[in-house]
Amino acid sequence: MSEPEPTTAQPCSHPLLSSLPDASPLKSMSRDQLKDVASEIRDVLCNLLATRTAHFASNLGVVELCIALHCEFDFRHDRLIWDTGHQVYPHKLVTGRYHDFPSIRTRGGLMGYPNPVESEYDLFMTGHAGCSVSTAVGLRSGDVLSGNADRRTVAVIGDGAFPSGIVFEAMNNAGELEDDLTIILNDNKMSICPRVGSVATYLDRLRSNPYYTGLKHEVTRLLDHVPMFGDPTERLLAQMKEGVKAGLLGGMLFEELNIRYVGPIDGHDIPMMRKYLAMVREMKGPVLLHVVTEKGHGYKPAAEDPVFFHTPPAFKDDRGKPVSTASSGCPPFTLHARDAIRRQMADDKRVTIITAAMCQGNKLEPIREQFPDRFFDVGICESHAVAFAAGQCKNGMRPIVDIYSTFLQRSYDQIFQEVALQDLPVVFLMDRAGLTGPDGPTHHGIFDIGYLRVFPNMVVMAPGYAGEVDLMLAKAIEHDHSCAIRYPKASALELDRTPDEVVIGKSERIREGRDGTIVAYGAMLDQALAAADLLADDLDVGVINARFVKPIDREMIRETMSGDKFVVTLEEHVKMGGFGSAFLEAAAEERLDTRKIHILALRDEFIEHGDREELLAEHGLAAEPIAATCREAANLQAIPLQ
Ligand SMILES: Cc1ncc(C[n+]2csc(CCOP(=O)(O)OP(=O)(O)O)c2C)c(N)n1
Ligand SMILES: CC(=O)[C@@H](O)[C@H](O)COP(=O)(O)O
Ligand SMILES: [Mg+2]
Repeated sequence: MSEPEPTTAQPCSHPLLSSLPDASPLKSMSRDQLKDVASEIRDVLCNLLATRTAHFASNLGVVELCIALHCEFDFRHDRLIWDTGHQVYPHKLVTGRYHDFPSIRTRGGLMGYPNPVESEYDLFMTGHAGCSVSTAVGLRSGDVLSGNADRRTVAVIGDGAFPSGIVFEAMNNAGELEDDLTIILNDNKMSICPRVGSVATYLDRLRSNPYYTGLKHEVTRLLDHVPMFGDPTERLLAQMKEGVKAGLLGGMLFEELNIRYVGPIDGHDIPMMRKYLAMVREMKGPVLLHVVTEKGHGYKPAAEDPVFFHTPPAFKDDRGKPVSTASSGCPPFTLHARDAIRRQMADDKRVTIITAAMCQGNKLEPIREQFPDRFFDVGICESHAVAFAAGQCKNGMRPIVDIYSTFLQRSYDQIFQEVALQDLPVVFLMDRAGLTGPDGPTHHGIFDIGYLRVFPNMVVMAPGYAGEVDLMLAKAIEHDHSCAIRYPKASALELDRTPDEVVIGKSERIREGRDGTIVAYGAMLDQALAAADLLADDLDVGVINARFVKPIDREMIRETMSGDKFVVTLEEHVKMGGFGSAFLEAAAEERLDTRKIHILALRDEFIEHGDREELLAEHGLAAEPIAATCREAANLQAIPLQ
């Protein structure tokens, strides 16, 4: 495959893609035309990356697979689920969304994941890994029950997502139901980082089997001459034959689960894939087709460094060398957290770090190098990560589960039973807690306060600025119960002050104020201070860095609500179950006048993708709307409360 021309600001013309109203014309295109479609798709992807950060290498890798699938099926009628959904760009480009494609991952534009609102070709809005096989098994079952058995069902799942526990739950069920189903395992040897675990090793073994290396035909031909029936020696030979054959054919794991295994095949050879897809389409019962692809295929820098090019910052192709055009600001919370983890691990041999395949996103690579024995990447297996941490705790270790807020949802029952109920001191570092921007509703981490603060003994906190991150993690490690620390995908505010000592359940006053107080939870401190500045000519507003939602600082609540002062609470979280809600509950229990409390939080809706600042402003969580709420609150206070 030739490399696309260096990217330019204006997309080149794409005669084939731009003429596709939907995927059906692909079926009648020649081999050469389909190859040209593949080149056009890669060109569009490269042009996109010159303008913004987006999922790149995964999409480059599935171009041919996507084209072949749409040639052999009609997914307006048949069913197609792309697991996770981050590799869905080629699919969008051939299913009538080429002209809208430049809007992808911007406010009001196409979503970076499947979205049924956009197209009948998308069935579920997804972004979390692992559920494709389950939903496909369910779709098939529903089609059989509702008299639509002529529909075909296909799930495409990457080798990174494949070891998720739920995939095995789905295969367990599929093997028993025996409904027709095609599972395509897209094996590119990569998750975001190189894939890990023994399933990965198993897939490596399958890749090296004689079939893929071209010997299979010869060996199975020879084996076919061994007789199946006859005397005991012959029977023994026959049994051996089956064993040898299974070993040679590979896929025994799947075959034993009653899922036919086919492959591995080259996922960049469109004619061959069409042949295999046509074959598995007609097979009865569940079938797994093992497809080998290269992540980043067709763009050399991405194929050579698929980790960086998973979601690279916008770059311009300068003779093949990507040049980041990303702007630099204050370091993000993630980096402060990484440095804090490193310090804790250096000081205390009990501290371990556990990631569920997000080493790169959490910037943990240097920790992986420095502490290989205490670094655990368990793969995309969040439930296991949490239960595994609980197990380590029982032996006196102090595990830190470093995880995105939205992915921790996958482990809810393990947080309940294995951690909270046992009262074990697992530390959760919840990155991406808040609005994650262009990833959108599947990735916003806006429910964690609500889902964690309900557990007895759990401490739930959030740093408001950079200087606190280290202190909070140290406190969490020292504490004998489970602690969760949340922070968003954002630069950490740098304050010119020595943070107060971190005391569990105590807030920190940052600014005095006579008229009212803004109580900010976590990174909202930034906006709180900006709003107080905006108000300086009219109102003297104090600012408190709440630090803890559980236990919440009741003394602070009594103090801020004394006299006729108003209180505005801020959080990057939904209102229900969040910080303001906890404040209100405590104030009510303290018999305080709760009419003086104004809660600013995210609305009760799934929030679209867009720029984080833009989304915060829309939800009243930027300096201007916060200041406006304070003015309104002050005016209300002027009217005597009945
Ligand atoms: C439950 C969950 N955990 C983590 C992630 C983050 N994540 C997105 S893509 C990805 C790697 C997926 O690897 P694979 O399925 O092999 O797809 P590839 O990118 O290699 O095509 C990870 C870890 C996620 N989306 N969902
Ligand atoms: C698809 C997916 O879940 C990840 O690739 C995610 O988009 C990464 O998010 P960050 O870019 O915030 O690490
Ligand atoms: Mg992969």
